[in-house]
Amino acid sequence: MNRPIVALDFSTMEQVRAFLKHFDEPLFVKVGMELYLQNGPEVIKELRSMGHDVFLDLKLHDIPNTVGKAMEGLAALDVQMTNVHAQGGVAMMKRAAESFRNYNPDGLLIAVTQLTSMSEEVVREELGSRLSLDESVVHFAKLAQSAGLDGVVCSPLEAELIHEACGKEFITVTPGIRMQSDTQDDQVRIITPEGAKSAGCDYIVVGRSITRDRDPSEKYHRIKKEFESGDK
Ligand SMILES: O=C(O)c1cc(=O)[nH]c(=O)n1[C@@H]1O[C@H](COP(=O)(O)O)[C@@H](O)[C@H]1O
Repeated sequence: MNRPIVALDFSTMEQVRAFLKHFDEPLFVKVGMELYLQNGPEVIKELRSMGHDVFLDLKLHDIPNTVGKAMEGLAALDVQMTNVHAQGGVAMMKRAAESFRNYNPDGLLIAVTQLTSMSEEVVREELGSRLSLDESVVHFAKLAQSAGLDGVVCSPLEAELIHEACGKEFITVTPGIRMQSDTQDDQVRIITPEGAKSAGCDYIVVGRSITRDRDPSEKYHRIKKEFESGDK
């Protein structure tokens, strides 16, 4: 059973260190733009030296050559997982995969499909998609698979559809996790940890539900237990 991935959405390493003091076991943590862009690669080195596994979430999205070169630098950082935007297209994802695997053959490279903060209405009307949200998520998952990626980031609500379309080995990494008592914040497509497990999600990503709790370790273990108890 994969541990929940804890999103370290903080702006300083002091905040990260203070948060991690609540835990006495190595975690699988996610470093996103907020922390990485303000503190740089030292963040990854420090977290790795503390024994934590790292998902580096920078959602690269640019022309293939630029993403390929940028990925060479990221892959050398010894992270367990990183990502690109599937909307960058197959050529971009292939270049990213080539660079990533050269430096980090054991790591997981995944692609964001449609952000979990997006609704059907936004995807159709603002982004001008002729596909429904579900169809577009599956479409991007298939593109990512054809480019040789290991899986996708999606909402737990789409995990089953993706596994049907791409097979069980193709991993689903799912943010948008909330316990019944949590606030929804800016997430639109959400589900509980138990629901995520029942939907076949391989990894759940949890941020504010843990980081804003008065007892982050207790909340983390409650979420982990609930995820493990889902009926799949
Ligand atoms: O790539 C991601 O991790 C990601 C993709 C997505 O579609 N939705 C999404 O929420 N995320 C990230 O997952 C985390 C969710 O945080 P919380 O909403 O606080 O649990 C944030 O760090 C987001 O950047």
